[in-house]
Amino acid sequence: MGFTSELWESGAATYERIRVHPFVQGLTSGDLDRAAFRHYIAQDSHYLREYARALNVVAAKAPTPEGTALFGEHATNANAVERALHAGFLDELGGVDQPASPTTVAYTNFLLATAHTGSFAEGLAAVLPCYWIYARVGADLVDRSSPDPLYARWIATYGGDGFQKIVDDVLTVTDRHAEGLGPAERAAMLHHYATAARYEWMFWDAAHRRETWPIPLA
Ligand SMILES: Cc1ncc(CO)c(N)n1
Ligand SMILES: Cc1ncsc1CCO
Repeated sequence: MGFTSELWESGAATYERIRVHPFVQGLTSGDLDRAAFRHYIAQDSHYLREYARALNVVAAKAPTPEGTALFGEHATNANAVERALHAGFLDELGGVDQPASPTTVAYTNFLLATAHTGSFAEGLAAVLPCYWIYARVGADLVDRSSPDPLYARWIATYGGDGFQKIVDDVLTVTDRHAEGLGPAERAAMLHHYATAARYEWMFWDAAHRRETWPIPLA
């Protein structure tokens, strides 16, 4: 691997914090409070809707038709996952209609702003932790799975070969694209990657705390 190993390194300490987070550990032990998981799924529904938009912006800026097609397909997938997976989980958990939390708003705004104002490379670095960290979390948990069938289903979604293949395609595109980039653009990518990785930790943590706005809307 090329530049993607440097990207992973820029988020490696954060990944270690994600791996041991009580929310993630609770998925595989089965001890995670269902109310925290419901909060997470409801927030992830907001997240994936905006993530799909960010992916379409990355698709629009891709320098090759293959890149445009790849990220366009992934945007469509993210919307499909939002509908299918989440409708399924929320049916079982009891539907929840909660507004996007401060952390969800911050993370999705970061993705959209970086995709819109930055280069293709910058947008790519910002959306990458979402793919890569989830595939790693899935792979880390898949052998132990979970005694809770709902959590086992979540783990299987991200720990399977299907999701890993998607991530591998994106890593290949990233390594190829980075070959032609100078140090300033690479530094920006490392920074965006590390920022999004920290938001990934914050997203788990916000669900664990069941974060809401400190001031309700009037
Ligand atoms: C917050 C978040 N990050 C990554 C993924 C992976 O798709 C997801 N569903 N939600
Ligand atoms: C990263 C990601 N997460 C859910 S869907 C998707 C895009 C690729 O299917």
